[in-house]
Amino acid sequence: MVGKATTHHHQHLTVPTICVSDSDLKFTHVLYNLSPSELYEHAIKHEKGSFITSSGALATLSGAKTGRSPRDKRVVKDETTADELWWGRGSPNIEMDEHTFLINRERAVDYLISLDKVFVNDQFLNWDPENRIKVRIISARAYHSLFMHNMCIRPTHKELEGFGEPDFTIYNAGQFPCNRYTHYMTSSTSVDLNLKRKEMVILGTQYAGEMKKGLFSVMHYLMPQKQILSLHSGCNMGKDGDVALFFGLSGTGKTTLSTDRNRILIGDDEHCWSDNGISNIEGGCYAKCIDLSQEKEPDIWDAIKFGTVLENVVFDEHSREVDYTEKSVTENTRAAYPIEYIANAKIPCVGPHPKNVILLACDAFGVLPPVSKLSLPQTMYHFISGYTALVAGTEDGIKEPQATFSACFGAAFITLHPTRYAAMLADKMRKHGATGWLVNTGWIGGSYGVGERISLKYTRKIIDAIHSGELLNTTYKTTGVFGLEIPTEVEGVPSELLDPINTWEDRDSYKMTLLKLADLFKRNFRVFANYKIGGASDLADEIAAAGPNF
Ligand SMILES: Nc1ncnc2c1ncn2[C@@H]1O[C@H](COP(=O)(O)OP(=O)(O)O)[C@@H](O)[C@H]1O
Ligand SMILES: C=C(OP(=O)(O)O)C(=O)O
Ligand SMILES: [Ca+2]
Ligand SMILES: [Mn+2]
Repeated sequence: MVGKATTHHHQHLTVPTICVSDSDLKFTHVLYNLSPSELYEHAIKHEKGSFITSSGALATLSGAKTGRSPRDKRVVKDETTADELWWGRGSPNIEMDEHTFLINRERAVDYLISLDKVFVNDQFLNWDPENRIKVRIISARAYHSLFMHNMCIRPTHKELEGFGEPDFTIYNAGQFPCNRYTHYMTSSTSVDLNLKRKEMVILGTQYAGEMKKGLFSVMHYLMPQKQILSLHSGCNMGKDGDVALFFGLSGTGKTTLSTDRNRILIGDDEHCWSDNGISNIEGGCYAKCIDLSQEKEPDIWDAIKFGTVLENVVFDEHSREVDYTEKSVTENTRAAYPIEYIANAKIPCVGPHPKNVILLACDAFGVLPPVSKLSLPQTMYHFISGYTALVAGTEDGIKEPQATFSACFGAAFITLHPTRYAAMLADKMRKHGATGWLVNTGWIGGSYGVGERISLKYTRKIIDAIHSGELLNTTYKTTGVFGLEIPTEVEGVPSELLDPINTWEDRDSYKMTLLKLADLFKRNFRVFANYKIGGASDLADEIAAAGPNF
């Protein structure tokens, strides 16, 4: 039922009929693929806390939730997913049954239908035309519609005419709580995925990142079925076509380091590596903007303009100038913008096979070297370990950096067992001769609270040296315990910083802290020990041996 083209002079698109529910309730008024200007008007008229800032970007508030709620995520366990997905200890996939999914879906649909208007976005995921996914987002807020307008791939009019039925649909009723007495619920928030029905339901959280990451989980399920490796990574390309991947958990530097004045941006967060090469899954970037400055991150600064969504920022009530140092709402302030807002973005966002695979660890212990060159087994070991410190705000309840192990540097979003992605990564790195690197974008000179976070300018110099090939022709020394190959010099970086033992006041406490971290790695890796990564079992043994020795 529903949806005729509204008769307004400016609406050219024919609104598709959208059947959402067996109930005989109907969407009264569908606002279909509105433009940023139209969405601004709806937000400012009807959504508290929505303002136009001095840059022209739209400031919005996401309410009580200003980060993802991983404990409230549920995935329907049924005959389609029971054997295929990663369940149990360490897995982000907390099960629910189909019936409970339908209860929450009905609640979301009834809420949406009770409104006098809903926003509908029909868009794409994955710039690789052979493996594109059609998504439909039904939401109650202009903020959510503009966010996904920016973050998913925007169809042309022609593509929209032939859009047809979506491959996946999100019902975002985030302002409305789930019923916490419903089976499987742990709070008034529930973010539910049903891979068989190809639907997602959001209740009790208005944080827009839930939609982006929910679709990412879907891609982590769909792409491996086509032998395509989905990756939680940033990606850019040099003038000679050398592609680099930047893996990292939230807040470790994917967006910051992949946005580079001297390189072409392919994407900042979610990619696919297929036999055709690399492709960005998304149509936009989602940058942390805490302490953002024009001097430190000029390209991200310039991307904050009309059409960009700013989440939970604080601004002057008269000048509407944003104060990016303000974290009174949250430390996880965000800017979501179309990728073409970055001057040297590559459109379409596709590129050749990666040459460098950079693993970003934000080490709160301050004992990992700023840069290490990894063997293939070491790359796999660290990729499966996914060690980093969750930085404040990215997830509910994180107030200060917390050492964490997040498989594939994005465990919260992966759907299959981590070793499935690791096996594919090993194959592709071997096949295309890619080099693995471990870069610590966290603390040096002591742990969090004693040392300080390594300066972004040094990290950028290290990344430049990886891109230029300088680090392939330099001398290395091997560190104790983790056995990491560290370069003795990197242009533009004080050499003493390259080996953490030099930057700690007290060598004994460095050694003790290093052993403490090594022990955490060892314990964490136990759950993966008996998995044979891919066919070659010798690799599996080498990976197990690539961890710390102590
Ligand atoms: N040495 C460093 N390397 C990378 N980022 C750093 C560094 N020091 C501070 N930062 C800050 O850390 C944050 C990284 O955020 P972002 O790149 O958006 O992470 P991600 O995209 O991985 O979620 C940015 O605010 C950046 O300015
Ligand atoms: C929004 C997210 O992306 P990022 O990796 O940029 O934090 C997230 O991971 O929650
Ligand atoms: Ca990011
Ligand atoms: Mn991310």
